[in-house]
Amino acid sequence: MKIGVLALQGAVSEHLAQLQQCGVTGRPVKTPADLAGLDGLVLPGGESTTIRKLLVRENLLAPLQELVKQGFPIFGTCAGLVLLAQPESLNGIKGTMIRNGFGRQRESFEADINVAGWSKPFHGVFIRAPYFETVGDAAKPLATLPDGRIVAAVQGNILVTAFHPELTADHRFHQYFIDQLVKTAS
Ligand SMILES: NC(=O)CC[C@H](N)C(=O)O
Repeated sequence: MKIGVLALQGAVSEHLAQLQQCGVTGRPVKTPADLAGLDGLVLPGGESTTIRKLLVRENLLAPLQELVKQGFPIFGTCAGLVLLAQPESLNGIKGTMIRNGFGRQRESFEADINVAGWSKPFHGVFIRAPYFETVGDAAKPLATLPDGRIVAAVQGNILVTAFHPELTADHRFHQYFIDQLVKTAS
């Protein structure tokens, strides 16, 4: 199994390390040719407007839009969630998404969050994070803050978290992506 990590900006090596923890070799993706032979793709955090510009410049936006249409497994964290939720970007998950949704005072914070079906909470690291107010009928919220903001969700083969699992030692989200999305798709 090969999983790519979009390597235009953001915490690329941390995602590669998490995949390694799951026993999977990751490959940095910088060009359309790097997508060949992959079974799944991770979109790291960073700044979604910058990543989008780089995707256009590197001729990666159209190939990624095509992969989304084909139901290819993609896991987006933070800015990756933003790109997957924007209809004009990757259009991979429907919902009302609020960018930088926690405002200035809570630009960055950490919170233990409960994930549907998991016995132990997951430590969420939020950095200028987005959230979903609501998700579409085809999407399923996986984690919701006590105030109702949706911070992890899945729609078909698209998994998104508003927080950064790659910045913790806990690789359960990467494992979930591999077991529930990548393995069932390939
Ligand atoms: N840590 C992050 O990925 C921040 C995301 C950023 N605020 C955006 O909207 O793109």
